[in-house]
Amino acid sequence: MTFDQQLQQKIDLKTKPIRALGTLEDLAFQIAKVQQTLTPQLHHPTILVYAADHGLAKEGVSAYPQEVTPQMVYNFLQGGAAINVFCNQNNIALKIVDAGVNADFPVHENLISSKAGYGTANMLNHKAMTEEQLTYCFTAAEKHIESLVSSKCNIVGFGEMGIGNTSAASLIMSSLLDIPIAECTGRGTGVDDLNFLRKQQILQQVHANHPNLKTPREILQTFGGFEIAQMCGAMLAAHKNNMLLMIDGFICSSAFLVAYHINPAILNNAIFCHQSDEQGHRILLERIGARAILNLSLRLGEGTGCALSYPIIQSAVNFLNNMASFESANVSNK
Ligand SMILES: Cc1cc2ncn([C@H]3O[C@H](COP(=O)(O)O)[C@@H](O)[C@H]3O)c2cc1C
Ligand SMILES: O=C(O)c1cccnc1
Repeated sequence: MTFDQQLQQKIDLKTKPIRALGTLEDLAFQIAKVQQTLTPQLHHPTILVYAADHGLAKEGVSAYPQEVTPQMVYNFLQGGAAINVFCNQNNIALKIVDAGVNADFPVHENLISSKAGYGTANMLNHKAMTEEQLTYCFTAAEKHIESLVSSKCNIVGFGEMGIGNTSAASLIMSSLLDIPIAECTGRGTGVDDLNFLRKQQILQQVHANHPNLKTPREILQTFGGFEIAQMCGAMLAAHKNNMLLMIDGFICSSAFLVAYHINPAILNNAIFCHQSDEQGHRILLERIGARAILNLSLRLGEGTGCALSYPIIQSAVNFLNNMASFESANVSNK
């Protein structure tokens, strides 16, 4: 029997009708296959929240001002954000990464300083970042993952904070998947009808001002925020270390999309935690053949979808390891 057959048999012989644990069975199969063991384990779950500012925010593409990015970083460090609450609830370690916020922060045990700049350039007229900044993002992100590996973490979630970053995510998605901007653009933090129209027009303009982008790297350099670039680099590094990746909402998925175009095998390690209400996320997931665990109409980011779905991921591992089989429990199979 192949490993996959043994694993499927182990799942099928648990005391339940075939497929009765639905998505949990898929998760158990995926996790055991990544770890190449019939008894997978989750160690030191950690969420990295990448924060950065966006030059395009000056164009009024968000319902909130750019200052909210550093203010939310302080909130994360003080333990007051949604992601803090859900991580505490589920015993998930949380680290905040300053990937390029337009402010300086004091040293803090939960803050990783990884600044690629004080916000990206305004991509209406410039590439968001230089090649050097993109390279820095990838190199720095590898170090974040190395540090998690040395603390024996084998499952990492990604979250983000950056006013204006739904715009960056929409542009990346539209370019990589060749889908019109309008289908990839949502209301983000909740822009009203008039500003939603303006947001779409600005994004069309940005798109038109950067023709002939060829590689995923070039697309990331042109539209990406520093937080999106560092998430992308960290995802690639986490995959290289055979970790499980928890992917959050729309923005996190746009970083994943770039990583996937660089190395499609990363899909094997990725768990899509929730389907965001942000327009475009459903289509993005569909296009890569992914199904999210939760659909709670969230549109927050920060990694909240990862923190909320972690107990379900744990349940998948626990049923595989701890549930009785028909034989061990003396239950008739058929
Ligand atoms: C208080 C607050 C907390 C947040 N936490 C995450 N986001 C989310 O909203 C932002 C993206 O939406 P847009 O592209 O419309 O700016 C990101 O920072 C994202 O993480 C927040 C936004 C706000 C206002
Ligand atoms: O899905 C997301 O990641 C998202 C949606 C809206 C605002 N911030 C994040």
